[in-house]
Amino acid sequence: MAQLILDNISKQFDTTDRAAVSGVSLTVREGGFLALLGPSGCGKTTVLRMIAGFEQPSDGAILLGEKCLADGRAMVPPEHRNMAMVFQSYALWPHMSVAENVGYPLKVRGLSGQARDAKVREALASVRLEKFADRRPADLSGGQRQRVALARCLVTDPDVVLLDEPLANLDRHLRQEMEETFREFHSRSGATMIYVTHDQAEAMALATDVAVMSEGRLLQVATPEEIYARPQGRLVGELIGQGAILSLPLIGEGLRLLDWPAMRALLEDRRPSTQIDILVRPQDVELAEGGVPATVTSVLFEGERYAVRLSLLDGQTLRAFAREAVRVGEKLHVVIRSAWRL
Ligand SMILES: Nc1ncnc2c1ncn2[C@@H]1O[C@H](COP(=O)(O)OP(=O)(O)OP(=O)(O)O)[C@@H](O)[C@H]1O
Repeated sequence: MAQLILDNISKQFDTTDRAAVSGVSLTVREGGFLALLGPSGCGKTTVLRMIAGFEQPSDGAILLGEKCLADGRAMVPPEHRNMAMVFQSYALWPHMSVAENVGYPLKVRGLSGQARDAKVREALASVRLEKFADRRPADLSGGQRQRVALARCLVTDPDVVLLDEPLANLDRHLRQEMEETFREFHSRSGATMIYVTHDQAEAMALATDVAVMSEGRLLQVATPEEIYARPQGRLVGELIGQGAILSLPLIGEGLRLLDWPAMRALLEDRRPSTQIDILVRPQDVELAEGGVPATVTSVLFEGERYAVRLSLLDGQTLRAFAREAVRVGEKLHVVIRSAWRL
């Protein structure tokens, strides 16, 4: 195994004006788990398909260690890359049993008999499906089908596992359970994994690194903790966490992490000036005396708390959590304990 390197790759389809992917460079460390995160149409799947070998980059190169998998001139076909891909749709063969589905890639590679059976059993055990070996996919739940798809990719010992929104078809409860399965799968297999999703919570929960894309470009790559604490720019700020973004006057090139005295000074500064974007997360907004005035514009009961939307005097929106119920139209005060300049 080796690190997977995307060196300035771009993809321009003949049928569109704008490139689907523009100059993406990143290195996925060996055994790493990278989430490729971004809104619909930002080019995530195209990047994944270029790594798998289903699309050729128009420009740039893809390397696995020293080996060049593709560049603008040549490419190694998908079947010679030792990679496996798991799709949202599972892509299982309905007429085959679970064990036959899982064993199929081995059959294609000419492995048979006990050696094949042993590998299939091991792969099924790793996703806790030993007892389901003789069932057909139609007789399994969505989560179990996705586990079969995982076992089928594990069986060939791939260097790289590519996952394209594999949990998109599952309900919330099952998604959480499957996240656990993916984490286990990653630590057992030791494979490098690349996981495409538009769900930031899923990306954060699973990956060792998160790469955020927008309109074909890579905006930031960092660990989940780093990207949450220090998002770079408005687009990443909007995607990560449930924060509100305030436009406030620029006062010097100072700190990026702002406390309440700094925020208060910005909120009360009425001088015309260049505006900067400041990310404020709901958990950092306190409904408290001594803050700046705000009006409640919506309240949503979430069980353990109320999610509140507030309007500041200048009309900008904030989000907050409240333990006690508040009313729409109520006037109160807010203190912003911490904020991040994007
Ligand atoms: N084969 C193709 N031919 C032409 N354009 C394409 C092709 N595949 C993708 N595109 C375009 O490239 C852009 C990126 O698409 P891509 O599927 O990579 O985005 P995505 O981020 O994975 O989106 P989603 O989350 O909706 O799957 C889109 O504008 C899409 O319409």
